[in-house]
Amino acid sequence: MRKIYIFDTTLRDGEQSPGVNLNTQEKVEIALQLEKLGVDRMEAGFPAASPGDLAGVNAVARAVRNASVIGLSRSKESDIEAVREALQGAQDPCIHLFLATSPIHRQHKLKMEKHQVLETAEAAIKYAKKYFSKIEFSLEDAGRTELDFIAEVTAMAIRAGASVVNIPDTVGFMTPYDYGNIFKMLKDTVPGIEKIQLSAHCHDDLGMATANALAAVLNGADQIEGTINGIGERAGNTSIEEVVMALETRQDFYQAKTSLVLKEIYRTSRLVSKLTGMVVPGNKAIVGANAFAHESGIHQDGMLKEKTTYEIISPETIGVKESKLVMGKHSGRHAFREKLIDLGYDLGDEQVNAAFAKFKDLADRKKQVEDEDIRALIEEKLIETPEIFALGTLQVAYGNQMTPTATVHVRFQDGTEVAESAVGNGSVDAIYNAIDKATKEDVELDDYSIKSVSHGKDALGEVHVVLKQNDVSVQGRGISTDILEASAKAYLDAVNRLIEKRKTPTSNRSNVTLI
Ligand SMILES: CC(=O)SCCNC(=O)CCNC(=O)[C@H](O)C(C)(C)COP(=O)(O)OP(=O)(O)OC[C@H]1O[C@@H](n2cnc3c(N)ncnc32)[C@H](O)[C@@H]1OP(=O)(O)O
Ligand SMILES: CC(C)C(=O)C(=O)O
Repeated sequence: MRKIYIFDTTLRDGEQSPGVNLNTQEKVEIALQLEKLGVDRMEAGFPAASPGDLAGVNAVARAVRNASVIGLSRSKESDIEAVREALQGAQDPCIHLFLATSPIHRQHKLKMEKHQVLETAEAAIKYAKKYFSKIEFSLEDAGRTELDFIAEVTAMAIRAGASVVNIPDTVGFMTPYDYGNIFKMLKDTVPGIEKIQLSAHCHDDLGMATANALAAVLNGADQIEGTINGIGERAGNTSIEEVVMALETRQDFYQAKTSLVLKEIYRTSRLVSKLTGMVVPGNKAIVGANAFAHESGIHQDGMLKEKTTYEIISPETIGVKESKLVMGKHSGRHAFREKLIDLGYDLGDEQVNAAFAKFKDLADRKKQVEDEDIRALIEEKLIETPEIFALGTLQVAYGNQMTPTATVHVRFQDGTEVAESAVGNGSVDAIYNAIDKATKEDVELDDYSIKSVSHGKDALGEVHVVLKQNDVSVQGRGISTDILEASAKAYLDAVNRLIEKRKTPTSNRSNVTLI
């Protein structure tokens, strides 16, 4: 199995993400985690960029013992001197020199002819050779460079003393086919190519950074450069976790392996996200919040029967505790029953079916149904209050310059329905006055409270009321994603309990005390 070296540039190219700025302490914290992750090489910054970056690279160089620490430099003596200063104290220092080679960059940016590019790069490598035994040379924008010029510059870099030659697809222009061919061509044609390592550095402008890096591996690349979570300039870089897990999962195909400590992947991703402020999208491969979450009933059923039906990587491999079955509108009975068992409910088939119907109803209204929602649904279901009055439709007219008015349709046990309207000193008061008219019960609202059962703006609201009639006091509870509906349901629930209690005055029915 061929070893692929991992060159992490989270602290350099990753830090080039717009809006990201890591201070020295943050760089060291990430560097130490990258060391635990087992990256072979880490680029800590661009020392010539600023005194702060030089200090950051130096702090990383002094802190890290088990990975080569690298500083980036233009092909310029003053930049090389900055890297020399920054890498003092490093266990295994390496300088990363670069110069653009593509016609676009030569003509418009560098204003250099081909021969000047060759001479400038050669002079820089030779200058750096005085201080560094390890030199990586990058042909910036190699992806848009003439193939024969890539070969010519690579041959020059080998002769001048580079130990790694990097072929960056700086603007993410390549397809896997084109990019793989560059590596194949270099391997087949450049004299002395076996003396150096070839490296791939891809950008994700067309969403192909991972695919291109893997094509490079298939065609002889020894090293992959990338960042954690794929952060970096513009659309970002190759995401290290994606390449590493692709190699690991499809060893049969790639016949190559890295020496990363896979169970540190998730922790590293979280740390980088926290310190850079770059949020990891939920659907991001490997480290996104949904990478091991299953929402649809058919998938959840498969997962419960055998995890490999829908998971090609087990979450524990990358340090995620476990897969998640997310309860939502696509979930099925198998997952729902499993969730109930997890939550400690041991229900018969009929109760499960009744609760499942309520759950589906809620799931239609709510993006994600949380454990607290399910608990609330089940407990509401278990408390058997006869529905003497049930809520039909509810309409409320509210404005801050008008008197709130509510129209409530109340259904009776025999299926008939009555509609009543009333005003009140608030929306809830108007609803309660309308319900009083419909039920003809003379009750007094003794207490009202509302709380959020779960999180987010579509959270379930749970309303508790206490109603009094003469010296009898009952509680009622209502749950809904709408607090006015929850209020109406709680009130009717209490009225139902009151009537039930009146019928059996000596009973100590659980419906009064269970809430
Ligand atoms: C593909 C990449 O990601 S490369 C890394 C990109 N990262 C960064 O640029 C971050 C750090 N950069 C910086 O802080 C600044 O750009 C500095 C300090 C390096 C240079 O700043 P300045 O001296 O003000 O120059 P400025 O950035 O405006 O222009 C770049 C100059 O470097 C030249 N240059 C660009 N690449 C190279 C190179 N590899 N070797 C030599 N010169 C180069 C440009 O042609 C330009 O030269 P000019 O002034 O003669 O036209
Ligand atoms: C410096 C080089 C490797 C680079 O970041 C790029 O070309 O994208």
